[in-house]
Amino acid sequence: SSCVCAVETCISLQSLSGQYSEWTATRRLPQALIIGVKKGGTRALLEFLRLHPDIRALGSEPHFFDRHYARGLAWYRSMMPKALDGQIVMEKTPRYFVTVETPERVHSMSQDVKLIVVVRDPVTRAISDYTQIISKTPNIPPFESLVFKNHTTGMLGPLWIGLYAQHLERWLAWFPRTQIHLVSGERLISDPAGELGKVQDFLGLQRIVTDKHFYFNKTKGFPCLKKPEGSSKPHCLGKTKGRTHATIDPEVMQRLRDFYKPHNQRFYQMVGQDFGWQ
Ligand SMILES: Nc1ncnc2c1ncn2[C@@H]1O[C@H](COP(=O)(O)OS(=O)(=O)O)[C@@H](OP(=O)(O)O)[C@H]1O
Repeated sequence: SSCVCAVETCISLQSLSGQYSEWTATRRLPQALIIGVKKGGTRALLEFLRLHPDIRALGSEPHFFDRHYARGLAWYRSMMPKALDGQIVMEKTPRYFVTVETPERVHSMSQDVKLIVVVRDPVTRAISDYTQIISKTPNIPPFESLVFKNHTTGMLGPLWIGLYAQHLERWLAWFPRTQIHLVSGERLISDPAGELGKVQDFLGLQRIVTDKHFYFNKTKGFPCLKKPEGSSKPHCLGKTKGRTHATIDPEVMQRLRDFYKPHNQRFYQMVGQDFGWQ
């Protein structure tokens, strides 16, 4: 930037500094994790955070703590993108939030890791989950017959994932509340820059991702990026994000709302924040 050299030397100095970054960057274990929730808006959050120069994020979901734990930390580290000193390495695997073994395992990797959970109205979340399942397995039974059976795990448990208080309690047995940041899935859509501002504060980063980075795409019905990482063209998330939801009988909706009400209240009390889900 403050070059006092001939143009050609400047250019070669710049490419050298790029090379130097490549040499000095190393693979490190993550210092921050997006642990949930499934269908909360976790991909959007990670894609938005990626705009920050001090964040290096893994693109795929490694499922280390829930599925591949036996492969060990060296394997997990080898999955991570290279990062420079001072950059925060992160990944997202929404399944972590609901897997019983995960909090202890994450804690044994690092006591200081910062945890982020994107929460969304559990009723909408369940419908979103069902919409995803039906897009892959078109012949599954109707929503109501799936959700009101007493299933507790797996694909037939779209209700169980939304019991946020119950899941969070397990994390709070291992991590202080201050180390867990909650993002409102609703506000991530209505005010992405506002939610991103708070996440950057939580991660101890400068607020570099701001409202300048977003525009609302009317066709998509969601905020999109003006200039994603490494590109100058606007970019929205893919077709699997922001699907048209299945229409649910209003009576079923009411039953769902009644079912979640006490759980939501307990969650608001636990976190000291009211997310306003009706
Ligand atoms: N900007 C933007 N663009 C598109 N979609 C957005 C965005 N912000 C949040 N969302 C919401 O993200 C929902 C998908 O959540 P996840 O990425 O956590 O899903 S997954 O668990 O990884 O499958 C997805 O759920 P559905 O609307 O049900 O498809 C979206 O509502």
